[in-house]
Amino acid sequence: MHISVIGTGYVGLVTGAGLADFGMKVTCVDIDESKIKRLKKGQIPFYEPGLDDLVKKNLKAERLFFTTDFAKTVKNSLVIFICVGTPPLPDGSADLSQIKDVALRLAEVVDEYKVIVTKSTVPVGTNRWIKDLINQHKKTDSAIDVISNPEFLREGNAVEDFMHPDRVIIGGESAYAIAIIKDIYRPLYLAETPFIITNLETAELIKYASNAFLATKISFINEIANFCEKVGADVTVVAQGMGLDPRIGPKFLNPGPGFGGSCFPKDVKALIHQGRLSSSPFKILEAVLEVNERQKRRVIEKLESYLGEIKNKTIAILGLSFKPNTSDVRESPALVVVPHLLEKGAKVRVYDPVAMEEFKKTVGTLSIDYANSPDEALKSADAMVILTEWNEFRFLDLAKIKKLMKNPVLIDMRNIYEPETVKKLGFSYSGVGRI
Ligand SMILES: NC(=O)C1=CN([C@@H]2O[C@H](COP(=O)(O)OP(=O)(O)OC[C@H]3O[C@@H](n4cnc5c(N)ncnc54)[C@H](O)[C@@H]3O)[C@@H](O)[C@H]2O)C=CC1
Ligand SMILES: O=C(O)[C@H]1O[C@H](OP(=O)(O)OP(=O)(O)OC[C@H]2O[C@@H](n3ccc(=O)[nH]c3=O)[C@H](O)[C@@H]2O)[C@H](O)[C@@H](O)[C@@H]1O
Repeated sequence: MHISVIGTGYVGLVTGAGLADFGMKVTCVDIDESKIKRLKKGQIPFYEPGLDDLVKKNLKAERLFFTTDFAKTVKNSLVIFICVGTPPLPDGSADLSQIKDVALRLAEVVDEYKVIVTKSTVPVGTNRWIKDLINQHKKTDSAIDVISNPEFLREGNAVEDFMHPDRVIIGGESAYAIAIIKDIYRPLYLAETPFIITNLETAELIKYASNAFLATKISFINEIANFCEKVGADVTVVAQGMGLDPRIGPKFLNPGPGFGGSCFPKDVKALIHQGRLSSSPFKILEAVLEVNERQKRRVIEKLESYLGEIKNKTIAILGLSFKPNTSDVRESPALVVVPHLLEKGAKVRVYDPVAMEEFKKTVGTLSIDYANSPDEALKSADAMVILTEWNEFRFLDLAKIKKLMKNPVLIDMRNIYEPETVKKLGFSYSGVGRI
């Protein structure tokens, strides 16, 4: 069976390479010519552990192909996975222009039965709209079916998540199309991965409800952490104690500088927007976003509590990506913290093992020093702030760093150090939710 994957972002590339690895012939299409040129040589445009090898292996096996030729690829495929972006618009709603563009291009070229599968995260009702749009504009009377098959991979762990998902969600109306998609995922089915077969709207909402719930868990623990600081409790032990209750679970209870990334903020906003339109407001989710914005600014409060005025102080920021093992800086807390420090007149030095280029591209001409190592960032600094829990930050030689820094202040927004150990070395230390 030949498959097309439209869009070569995280989801498109992992889906394309993953399905090729299941034994399918997969062609990935993008409108970005330079990206496709590089992908043909096996060059991945972002950092994602394991993806490089998976793409190269399947390119070599001639199961995975890259092209900009949309029409030819779609004509040769029975199944088309839509994996384009659905970024937020200023009002919080999802921008469906990439989806609409793909649907209209599909309408131009479908000339026999096709199964159109939406992997992009799209508001409830979008798959039905896609089907209507294609049917209204198609040039032949060939039938199409539309399937909602949301993706749950995490950046930094994307290949593993695709190959071993917790569940596969298939929403649709045609038993025939559902059977085709189930067959594509046969290796997962055989590995006893739970499959949920449901209608389009339910499948679409499972995705939003999952991301919104996880974001809620994070804002909840961030508020508990802030309270811990007031009353002298240790949030890491509170979270451990809560997490042992299987109804709560231990995961996603790590406080930090606020959640970021291309999905939680945008998906929570989009669900809030859709709730408002449907007169079914999501009060909890509005608070989740508000708490998250406040959390990003906690860094500044902590710095001011140690340094007084930040003006002319040198602040070393370790970690720019929104989480470790990715070069993605979309909605990263660093994008709020760094400009805020600059506004307050601080000198900012930053270091990240892989996200410096992306950060530079995103912030443009801000006056920031980009260091080549943690030591270079920390030399003569008045404070260090850990924003991302990269493994290399867990094993810093703090005794040496204390001598390098002008002022040994450590603001550990990921709680990767033990407060007592760090304080014994002579640092002023502040984690999140433990003093
Ligand atoms: N990034 C992630 O970890 C996850 C993302 N998602 C969802 O998956 C979708 C895609 O996300 P990303 O992969 O991060 O997207 P992205 O924005 O990084 O990449 C989208 C790609 O689609 C291409 N594209 C746009 N219009 C096109 C067209 N008409 N024809 C062909 N290619 C076109 C763009 O050039 C770009 O390469 C979004 O809806 C997102 O919410 C879901 C789960 C995880
Ligand atoms: O829809 C999506 O795109 C994806 O969104 C998230 O994946 P991702 O954004 O890659 O990263 P996460 O590991 O979920 O982390 C998101 C943010 O929450 C923060 N976080 C996470 C967990 C935690 O305990 N505390 C915390 O602050 C992270 O630092 C990061 O900024 C979901 O985990 C995926 O299941 C989903 O497919």
